[in-house]
Amino acid sequence: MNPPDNDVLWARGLRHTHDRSPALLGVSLGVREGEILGVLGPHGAGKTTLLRCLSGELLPEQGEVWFNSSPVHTLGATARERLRRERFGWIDSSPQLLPELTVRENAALPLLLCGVPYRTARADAQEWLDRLDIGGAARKRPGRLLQAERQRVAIARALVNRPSVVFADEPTAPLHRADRAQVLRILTSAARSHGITVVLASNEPEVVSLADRVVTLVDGRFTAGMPQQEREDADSCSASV
Ligand SMILES: Nc1ncnc2c1ncn2[C@@H]1O[C@H](COP(=O)(O)OP(=O)(O)OP(=O)(O)O)[C@@H](O)[C@H]1O
Repeated sequence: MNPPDNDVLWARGLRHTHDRSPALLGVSLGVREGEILGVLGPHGAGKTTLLRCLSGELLPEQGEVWFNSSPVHTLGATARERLRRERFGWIDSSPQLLPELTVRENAALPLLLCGVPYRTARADAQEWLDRLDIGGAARKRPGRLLQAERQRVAIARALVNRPSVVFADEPTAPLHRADRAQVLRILTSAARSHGITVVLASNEPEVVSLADRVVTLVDGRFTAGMPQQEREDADSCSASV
């Protein structure tokens, strides 16, 4: 079966174990272009493993991942790394910013790694920082910012090269309730206005409530919220392995 044309990401029959502990047990899904997909599930459900497989960071033991109708699971490590650098953005629960660089240099990093000239990268990074309301801190070092401000810089960095897909893994986990709502609004509205697809994983229903669609992962399998066709595909994949 080939991926549908309108799915930017498509996965079928993903299975993976970490140190003999099963993390994914036959997961299939499609993500439409520009969609914000919430992946909800308790701790240990396999959310991070799923996002790592979808982004090409981790090769699943079984199953297929396709991006824009091209296979990711058959690419070598270098090609997958390039795909992640050029087409994907990643936001973690704790913003991993480089302390020696300024906020603006941190936000510009994905562009610099893709060979964009320094001045252009700096200007683009400043634009995103301004959009995310953190432009005034551009010359500061990350250590001088609050956690919620650092997370906004991480969002700017994830969006600066206009990726096709942003993977956000518990992006609000370390934040206070008020900061959470604000960071989520910023992320989703920036993605929507630029047509960027987001896969947003969390164990909290309120975090994924801004998504267009929510799938629920429990013990490495999807449960409620999964379209019938995908559930049938997952079942047939699970049954066949
Ligand atoms: N690098 C690893 N080594 C060993 N086991 C791992 C590793 N990564 C994940 N696991 C295990 O795989 C299962 C799924 O983990 P995963 O991190 O994907 O779930 P999660 O839903 O993201 O959980 P959380 O919400 O706690 O981050 C868990 O049982 C976890 O302990």
